[in-house]
Amino acid sequence: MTHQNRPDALIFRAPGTNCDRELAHAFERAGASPRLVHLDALISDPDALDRADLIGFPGGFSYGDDIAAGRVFADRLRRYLHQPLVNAIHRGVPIIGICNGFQVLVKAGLLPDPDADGQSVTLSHNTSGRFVDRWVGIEPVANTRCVWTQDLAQPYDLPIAHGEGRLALSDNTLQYLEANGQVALRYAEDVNGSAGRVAGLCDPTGLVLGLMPHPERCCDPLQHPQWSRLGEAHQSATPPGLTMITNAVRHAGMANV
Ligand SMILES: NC(=O)CC[C@H](N)C(=O)O
Repeated sequence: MTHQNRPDALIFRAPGTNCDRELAHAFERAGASPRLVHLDALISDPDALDRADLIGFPGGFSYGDDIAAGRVFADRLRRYLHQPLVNAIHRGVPIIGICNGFQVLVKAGLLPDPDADGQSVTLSHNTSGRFVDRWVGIEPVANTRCVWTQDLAQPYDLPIAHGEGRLALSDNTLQYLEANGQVALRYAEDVNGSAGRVAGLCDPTGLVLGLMPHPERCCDPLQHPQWSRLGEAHQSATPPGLTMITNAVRHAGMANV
């Protein structure tokens, strides 16, 4: 914990990360104290992870999306930081991977199950073959264990911006994840060819969330492109991105009392 009892939110940076400051702003707004740390610095001092109350993997084009989006970052995590990250989850630390961060978490084998061996799902090129950048409808999933998406019972909108967001996995794995409450959110329509229209997955503890939409870009009512038409109710409601991040910050705060 940092001063003033604001949970410490550690945000990973790497070459090509570009949503780290927006995520820091969102954590700040939700009551945490963010710090941006370069992957290389954490590789030389993995103990820095032990001081984190929350961990974020932001969006971007890490290592230029070379080989595949998130692949180089994920391989470095798997090789140098796997155990400290698994220890953090066992300590009850909420972790979020947004867009490129989601690609990193699945390719590092931290989602859908950090305690399983290797990678069981992937995120690949959108079926359209094109980068998609727009706001989309999201359907809440009633039985999810996800700590981050609790209290989001009504459909809501979030922005997406990705070229490699198609979740690919076997039918058996999808059925298992659905039954086990690990599907955290679903697109209202097919936007990228993802199996089961899945937009986000969590681990069996519900602490680790990976999602292609960007909650950190939906923490103020004015960020919604239709804000002026949606009226007073929209402007006085807590935006869904802020709800997600606040849920995790509260969880981290309670775990530290
Ligand atoms: N916004 C992002 O994080 C983009 C992720 C990745 N570079 C992609 O295009 O799929």
